[in-house]
Amino acid sequence: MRYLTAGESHGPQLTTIIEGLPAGMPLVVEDINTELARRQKGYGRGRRMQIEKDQAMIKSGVRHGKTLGSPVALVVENNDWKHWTKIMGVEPLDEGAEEEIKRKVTKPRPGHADLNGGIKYGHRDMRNVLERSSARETTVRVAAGAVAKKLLKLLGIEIASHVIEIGGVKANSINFTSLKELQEVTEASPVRCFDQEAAEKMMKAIDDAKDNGDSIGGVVEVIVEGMPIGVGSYVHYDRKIDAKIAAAIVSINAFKGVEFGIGFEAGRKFGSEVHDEIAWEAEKGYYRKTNRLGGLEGGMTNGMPIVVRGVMKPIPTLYKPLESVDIETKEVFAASIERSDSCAVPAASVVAEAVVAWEVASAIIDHFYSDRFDGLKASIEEHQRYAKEF
Ligand SMILES: Cc1cc2nc3c(=O)[nH]c(=O)nc-3n(C[C@H](O)[C@H](O)[C@H](O)COP(=O)(O)O)c2cc1C
Ligand SMILES: C=C(O[C@@H]1CC(C(=O)O)=C[C@@H](OP(=O)(O)O)[C@H]1O)C(=O)O
Repeated sequence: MRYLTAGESHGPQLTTIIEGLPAGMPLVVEDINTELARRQKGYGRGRRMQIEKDQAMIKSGVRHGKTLGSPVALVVENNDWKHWTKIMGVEPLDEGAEEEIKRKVTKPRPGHADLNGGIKYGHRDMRNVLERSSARETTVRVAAGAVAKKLLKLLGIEIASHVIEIGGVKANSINFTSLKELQEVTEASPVRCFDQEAAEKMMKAIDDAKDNGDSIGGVVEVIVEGMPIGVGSYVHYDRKIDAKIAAAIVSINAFKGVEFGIGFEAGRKFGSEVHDEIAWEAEKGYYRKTNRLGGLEGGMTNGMPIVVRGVMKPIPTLYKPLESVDIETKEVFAASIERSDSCAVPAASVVAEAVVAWEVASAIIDHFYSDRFDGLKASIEEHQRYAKEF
């Protein structure tokens, strides 16, 4: 499967085209809108989220509630567009109008894409960079992820995400008994954290950062349960599923690192404390007694839950000014801004869930017969039977 996205943050709409879905898979627009609404929630976001009410439109590839096997095009319109039609219009500007539109961006923000993107494409109005580097684009990545999530759900594979750290405040009691419980508790938490005590402290940390004109980041965790064994590859680097998931996490705006299972802790322990012992039972088939490696060995799934974490740096746009250089005057200035999020870690955990769902669903489509949805389901069930007896 593959997908592309298009759209500027303050342009008319965001678009994604998804290709490679099996035909005959049930899909309705509510499957996507539920996920879009989850991404919009979350403590610490700026005023833009009050303007937008993200709703997808399915423009192709679905008929009477089922996929056709042809590309699925999804569109999400930007409500904010109506305030930006002059600044973001596609028609050439009338003479003198450039002066009139006084929103030219010549002051690059440290930590954002402005300066590097400006130099790369020759954009001396760095609005041309920020419009596309904005995490507004994650709206349609979540839309594509929602389609992947629907596919996984229909195949008995569940995925959930939660926030485990914000601004140095760590969640302690993350002993959930099932993914369902984790989902229910985190959906009700404004910071998408399972540990209610930590959640209060996280909100306070966000408030404090905001009051100081600053921003904070954090760590999110995604868990996938029910994966068949052997999805991915040990044969070639570009089919390794851990590598694909890692790339997907780090492709999210402001994500700077990724770890699986016990993660970087593995480098501080003995092999006997890291590797998961193998066991077999007639009912379960093969399983691991522990899951310190997060469900992945040799670039493939091992049937245990996939556990992946990503770290998000603090938001770059700050009310508290950091020094930068105006590209027109070359003078040093202290950046000032109109609006920004002070923390987007809760929203980003929904994005992380979406991109992981996409990678896992893609790997399944690559691995099994996938022209028809019923054929895909049967092929996975047959594989599960085979792996149990192996
Ligand atoms: C959900 C979400 C919301 C974000 N909101 C903002 C924001 O309001 N202001 C900002 O400067 N950066 C925001 N970012 C981060 C920037 O998009 C990101 O730092 C920028 O694209 C530069 O890319 P890099 O940090 O990956 O190097 C957000 C990121 C995510 C995932
Ligand atoms: C629009 C979204 O996030 C935006 C991501 C973003 C950035 O620089 O990444 C900057 C802000 O945009 P604006 O300047 O329009 O307020 C955020 O609101 C969204 O998540 O849907």
